[in-house]
Amino acid sequence: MPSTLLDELLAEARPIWQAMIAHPFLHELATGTLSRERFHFWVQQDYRFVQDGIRFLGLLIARAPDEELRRGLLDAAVAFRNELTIFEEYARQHALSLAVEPTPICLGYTSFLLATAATGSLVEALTVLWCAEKAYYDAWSAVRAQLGLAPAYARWIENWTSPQFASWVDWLGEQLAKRATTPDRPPIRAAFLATARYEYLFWDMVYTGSNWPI
Ligand SMILES: Cc1ncc(CN)c(N)n1
Repeated sequence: MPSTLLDELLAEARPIWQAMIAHPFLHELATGTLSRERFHFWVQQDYRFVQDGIRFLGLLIARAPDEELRRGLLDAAVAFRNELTIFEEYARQHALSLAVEPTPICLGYTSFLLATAATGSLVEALTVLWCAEKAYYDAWSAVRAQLGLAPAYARWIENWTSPQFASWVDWLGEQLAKRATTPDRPPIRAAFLATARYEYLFWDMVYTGSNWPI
């Protein structure tokens, strides 16, 4: 599979990617105008997302056929664990409960992750992971370009824009590109587009407060 796979995936999803990075949630966060209520909703829901993300990684580690991939995925699990710690420390400081139910969109996204890890091909699952992490790298890099390491959000900005995180995302993309075959391409494209849409929807959900109507 030529290394253009990743570029092609990003090119096909460009409108979604641009809408995601320009989303009012991220724009207001980067300009210091985001309400605390919206930010706290993101903290609560992303915490739920990352909890299930660890289960997703556990399934993927079990399926990885070689040591190189297993170790790289294990690094991701440690990074996700660290994300939980950042949320927990913030929640403690702000007396914010993290014991919330996932919204329909959060539940839809995490169910999609777990279903892909359990029943999709390995490269589909790697696609979903690469898309989600690349989306966070790009979204938080755009925030950092405007805001720097502003104290209110420094730990998150640092976490998802660090050179280590950037090289891990690149490594994951290389793993995907080298393992994907030509027949894998259609399901990979579908997995990438669905994940990019969920990434957009997640920001939109925390901005609009979208939740179960009953
Ligand atoms: C929705 C979402 N996507 C990605 C990440 C980065 N692990 C996250 N914390 N949340």
